[in-house]
Amino acid sequence: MILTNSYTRLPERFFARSALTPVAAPHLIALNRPLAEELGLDADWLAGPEGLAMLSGSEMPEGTDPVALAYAGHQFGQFVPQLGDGRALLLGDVIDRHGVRRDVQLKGSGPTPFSRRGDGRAALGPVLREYLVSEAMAALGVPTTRALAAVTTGETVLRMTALPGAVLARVAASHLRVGTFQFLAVRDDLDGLRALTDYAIERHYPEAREAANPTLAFYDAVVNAQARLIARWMSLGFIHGVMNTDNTSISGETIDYGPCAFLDEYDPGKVFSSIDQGGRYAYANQPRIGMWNLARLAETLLPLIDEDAERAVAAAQESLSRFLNYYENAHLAEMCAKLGLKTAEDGDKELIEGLFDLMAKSAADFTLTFRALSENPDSARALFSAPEDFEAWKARWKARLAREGTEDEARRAAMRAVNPAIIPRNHRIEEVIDAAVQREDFAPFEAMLAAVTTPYEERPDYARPPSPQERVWETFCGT
Ligand SMILES: Nc1ncnc2c1ncn2[C@@H]1O[C@H](COP(=O)(O)OP(=O)(O)OP(=O)(O)O)[C@@H](O)[C@H]1O
Ligand SMILES: [Mg+2]
Repeated sequence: MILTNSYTRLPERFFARSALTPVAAPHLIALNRPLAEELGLDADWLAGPEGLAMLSGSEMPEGTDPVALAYAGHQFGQFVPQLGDGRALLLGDVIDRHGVRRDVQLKGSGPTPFSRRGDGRAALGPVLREYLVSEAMAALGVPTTRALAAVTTGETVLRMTALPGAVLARVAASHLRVGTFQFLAVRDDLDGLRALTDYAIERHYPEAREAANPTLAFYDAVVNAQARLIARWMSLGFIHGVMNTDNTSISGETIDYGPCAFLDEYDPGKVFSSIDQGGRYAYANQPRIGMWNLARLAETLLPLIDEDAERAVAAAQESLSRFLNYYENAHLAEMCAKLGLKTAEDGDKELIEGLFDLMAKSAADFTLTFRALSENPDSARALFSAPEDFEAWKARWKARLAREGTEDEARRAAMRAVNPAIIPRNHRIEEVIDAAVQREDFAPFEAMLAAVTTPYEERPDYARPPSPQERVWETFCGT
């Protein structure tokens, strides 16, 4: 099996070739056969010895030309001019069954020229977390990188303690990040930026080529894609946790499931990540941070937007100012659908905010609230600390529903199709990781994967929020 690598057509300063680091005893713990099929890859080959050698980063099939990509990035607001794939290796790309080019990358496959002080490795826990959450997101219809396979290495990686090592094979629409553009901009590499922009347009937004100003049209398309992505996260209670510009993808996919988590009880200020001390990436801050990241992308594109600096800034600002519009429209549409409304009308925003206010006051479980409203609104009452306030809100909602006049059963079915019963709850992820790390027991991982990839089906065991003893307060990058 040979993967092509379209990045190697770009100037050499975008990437670095890197020696492979064979691992001691690779063992396949998960293979996503439906995804392999979608990509036109031979799943049986992937599961065999040559496949395993490739998936563990030990040995590549003849003709493969893997590279580590260069990028920079703002991490928690601080600019770092050189990051890059320090523990990832882009094996190459394939054209999938829909004619779309997709990247296949290993994460945790050993040091590269961009490793700085890191060991280039990943621990099993974060690999399982990324596998579960990215596949759950895909099943929930959220643009996301995918998990193709996970392999244990038979080696330990040293974090706080010695942990089993693993490698994730990840698939993405591309691995271009806002930070990829920043890497070139900070080096005043205008030719590089032009080549990169052309590549990104070609790959993700070909319609921008026809625009009067293709760079501006490209920028606007990224703004739109990110706004819609973040609206989707917000509608599910997803907290990315590390929305640095190097974790902001140009294609509009969710990338880097480091310290991510889903809300249990609704709290707009919620932060899980142990490294997010200031709450920069708290749940409710995500749209604002998305816009901030896109402003950083605009800065890199200015010289390509217009030779005249002032005109370039004005055009980019106008485009960026549309973010809020894109976001609010997408968010309103998502929330209306969650409440069983087919169209949005004046007053819906207040109706939605009214519900969130009550949820915040009661620390109501995000996922259960919407699922209960989809099934039997009376059962939602128990989630609220002031049932009479909920009843008052419900009366407003019912009056609004009556105006639309959809038949009740049809509306409930539509709501059940957008309000998941199952999200990958943090306490369950921790259980899965514990079983795998402590006992080499992967059965809980497999069971949870099956549950989170059929998120609209009732499964009380996975739907249940954590008890006070089970609650997980913090997630760790745990690189
Ligand atoms: N163990 C490690 N060894 C070397 N470099 C690392 C390691 N962990 C993280 N890095 C590097 O630190 C930077 C920031 O890491 P971050 O956690 O955002 O990315 P990541 O999780 O490794 O990968 P991705 O964004 O591709 O999902 C990246 O340049 C990354 O390659
Ligand atoms: Mg990252």
